[in-house]
Amino acid sequence: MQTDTHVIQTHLPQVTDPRNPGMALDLDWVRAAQANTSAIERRAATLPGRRSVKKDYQAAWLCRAISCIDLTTLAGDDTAGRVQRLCAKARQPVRADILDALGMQGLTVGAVCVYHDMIAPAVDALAGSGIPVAAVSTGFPAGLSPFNLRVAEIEQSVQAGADEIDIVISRRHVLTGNWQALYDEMKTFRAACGDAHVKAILATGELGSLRNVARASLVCMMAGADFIKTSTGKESVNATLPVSLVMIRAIRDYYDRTGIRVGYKPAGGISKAKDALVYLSLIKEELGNRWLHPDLFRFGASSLLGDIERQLEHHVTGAYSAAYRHPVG
Ligand SMILES: O=C[C@H](O)COP(=O)(O)O
Repeated sequence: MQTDTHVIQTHLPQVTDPRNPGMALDLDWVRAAQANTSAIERRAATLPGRRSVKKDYQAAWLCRAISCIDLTTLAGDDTAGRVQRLCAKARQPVRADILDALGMQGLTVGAVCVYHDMIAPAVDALAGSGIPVAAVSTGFPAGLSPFNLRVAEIEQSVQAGADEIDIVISRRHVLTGNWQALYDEMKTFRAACGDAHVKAILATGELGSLRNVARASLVCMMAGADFIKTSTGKESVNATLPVSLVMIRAIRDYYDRTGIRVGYKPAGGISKAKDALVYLSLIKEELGNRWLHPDLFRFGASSLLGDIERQLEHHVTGAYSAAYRHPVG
């Protein structure tokens, strides 16, 4: 009897991914998830020196990075004017003469990311461009407002025209190992998004361990997240390479188990072109070229574009070569 009770209390029930409700998943997978911290850190340390992104084709890779940026403003003093300027930059992220020289006319960023109140000016300013508007909802960045208000915020953001919703998870569900609660929360957020894409922000800098990052990644994917995203940009530690490795491998494992491709969005503190290239290398090596497109990869960044533009200008005014046009897959 004692044993039965123990089994009932420790067994986590079966759940389903809303994208394939006929396929049973099991929250016990989450318990089994591991992350070997020292191996992950050793591997992450080798990444900046690797050469998967060939130097000769760097301009092409930098253009690919631009197409994957969620160009972001998330500040308390945001105004419609600031958002309009950001959207103009989203439409034409790099000076026209540089794009002409690179043969990259028509290049845009992946999306513009704003707070709920800035959705309307963003939708207006991006009309006809095909660039999606992403909104941070659910009491961003802490995610500690009442649950019904967080759900209502998603619904209002979708109604206001957001194409993508970046939700923040309740960190306490991860820190207390309450995977069922995290699954239920994420599934409710997923449903509230309707046709809008949903990115689950894990706030990895507040999850305590890489193992928790792996587990939270899995639960959010099981509950239907289209993307998993590292950070709000407001934690004291935001996107890092070790965390990225863990999340990317969780995405790969989930794809291997279910056939469902989930996207990845590192966010917060990525501001240098060379760092963007390291992230693209990591994706290429761990997930393959299919993930190097804006439907499966985004940078959440407010200042990365400026540095990439400077690097591209340097390429064009320096030793420009037709090799820069090489396709990146
Ligand atoms: O999701 C995006 C982040 O809030 C942007 O962070 P950042 O300002 O450090 O680039």
